[in-house]
Amino acid sequence: MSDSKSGYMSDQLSKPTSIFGFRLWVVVGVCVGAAFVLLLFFITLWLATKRSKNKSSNKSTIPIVSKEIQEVRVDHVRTNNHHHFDMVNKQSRTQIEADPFPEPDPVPGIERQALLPPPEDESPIGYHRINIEIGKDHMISYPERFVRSSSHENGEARCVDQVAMVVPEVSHLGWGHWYTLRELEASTNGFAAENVIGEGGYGIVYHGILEDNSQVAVKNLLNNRGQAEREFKVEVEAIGRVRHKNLVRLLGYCAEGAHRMLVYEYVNNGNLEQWLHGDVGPCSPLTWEIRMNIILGTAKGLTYLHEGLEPKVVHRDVKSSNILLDKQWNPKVSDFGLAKLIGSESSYITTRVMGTFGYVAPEYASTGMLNERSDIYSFGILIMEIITGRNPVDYNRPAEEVNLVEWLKKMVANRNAEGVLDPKLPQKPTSRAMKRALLVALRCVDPNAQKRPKMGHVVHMLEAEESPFKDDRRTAKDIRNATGDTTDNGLKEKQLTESGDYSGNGNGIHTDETRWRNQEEKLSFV
Ligand SMILES: Nc1ncnc2c1ncn2[C@@H]1O[C@H](COP(=O)(O)OP(=O)(O)OP(=O)(O)O)[C@@H](O)[C@H]1O
Repeated sequence: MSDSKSGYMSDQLSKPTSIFGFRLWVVVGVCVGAAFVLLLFFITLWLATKRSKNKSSNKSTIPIVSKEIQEVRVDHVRTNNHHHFDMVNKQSRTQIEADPFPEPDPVPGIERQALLPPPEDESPIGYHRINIEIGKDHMISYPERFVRSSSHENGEARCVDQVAMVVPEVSHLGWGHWYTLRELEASTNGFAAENVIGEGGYGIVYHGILEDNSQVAVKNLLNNRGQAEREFKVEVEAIGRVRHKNLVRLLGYCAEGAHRMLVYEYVNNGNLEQWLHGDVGPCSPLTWEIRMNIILGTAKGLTYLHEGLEPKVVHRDVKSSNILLDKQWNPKVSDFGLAKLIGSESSYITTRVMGTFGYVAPEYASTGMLNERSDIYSFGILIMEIITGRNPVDYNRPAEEVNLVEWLKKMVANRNAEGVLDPKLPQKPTSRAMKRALLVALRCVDPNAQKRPKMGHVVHMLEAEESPFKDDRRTAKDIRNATGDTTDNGLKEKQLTESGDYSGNGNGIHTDETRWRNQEEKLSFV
């Protein structure tokens, strides 16, 4: 019976059909195969749409930063209540390694959520501790608080960790505010294009208004093959604790995931480069007095970096676009991204010369030898730029005028010092004032780095009124006031010598007096 049934089936399947005379089993086989392929196709299509939907819902308004910047370590700490949370929180400020519940180091770059196994005890509040190495000897740490919400589905308890809020904390460095990404995003309208105030080699700068209505400048560091991370570390270390009225103050920072941002006080009147070389019409608003005030303020800021801190800070990129101005034309030196911390009396040899074309000291460019005297050279170029309104290197000028230093030296040698003045100056200065400024500039760009005056001495020379020597025997307090130092810096302040020379070495004000007097006399013949 079954034999006859199967014989009947195979007869039927072997019958030719009307489709090209194919047998029925061939047609059925092809149909089943086609249905299977179609099914596979639809499944792939569905998966692809689901993925792209996920991607677009995750899209943030923050500019993409490469994941090359990674957290160094994330510890998972469990705590039972707010009180405990605060306690551990305080503890971590002073004693980072005292982690009561240490976890093995995770693989860097793994998503934070994935680093957190479901806890055995169901405490409602916990935090992730994130440690980031800053420089050689420092580590900053901050806790990120999260709330666990439990959902019960099909009788099974599932634990979902949600980062509910990020609690800013004073860092291990003991200064500054740890801003959350959300906070900075809100302050800059989601990092809107309209909020962009500048763009440098290391990132975009946004104007932001914080919740308390204070204005800030937020520099979102791009990750340029590790350069952004280096800049972040250097900048945080170098100026984190520095307070000076002529230095742009770093208020805090944000380091969340791969994002690195620096938050500065906002300086509201653009940068010096814009005012010197921008379109200001035939008459510049920068009078001679304003220009001298900018030079003096900048010199005071640099003096503080070179001579008031230990280790000293060499800026490495002194130039007009790094001098920010407020509405009263007070200068503030910014952009310490290239700064180098150097122990006193020492130099640093670098294989990568950094800085800006036209401002870099010859010995630094040719040998990589870096100390504060390279900043002094750049400062001399800056004075020349301010007096003349010319760029340090300008290929739009005749060949003999392309290089500002060479041209200016030639003009002075040809007794045409007045010819170097910016034609946009509303009023010419007195001959004596002009010569003094020129002399300081020329001394700062001395090809022999050892002959350049120290920054504190430059301040002294610029401040001297009728006689540059009438007030040489100033006290340490006077110098401190003169440089506008409002103290409260974290780096150790140096002891000042009685003469007011920060350096305390033989190259002080008194030994230089005669040289300065002679030079000024020489210049008076020009
Ligand atoms: N604190 C601030 N307040 C107001 N404007 C700022 C502030 N910091 C920077 N800016 C503006 O953003 C611009 C870019 O600054 P940034 O320091 O990133 O680059 P830069 O110095 O111009 O270039 P680079 O870093 O490549 O040498 C500045 O020239 C300035 O106009």
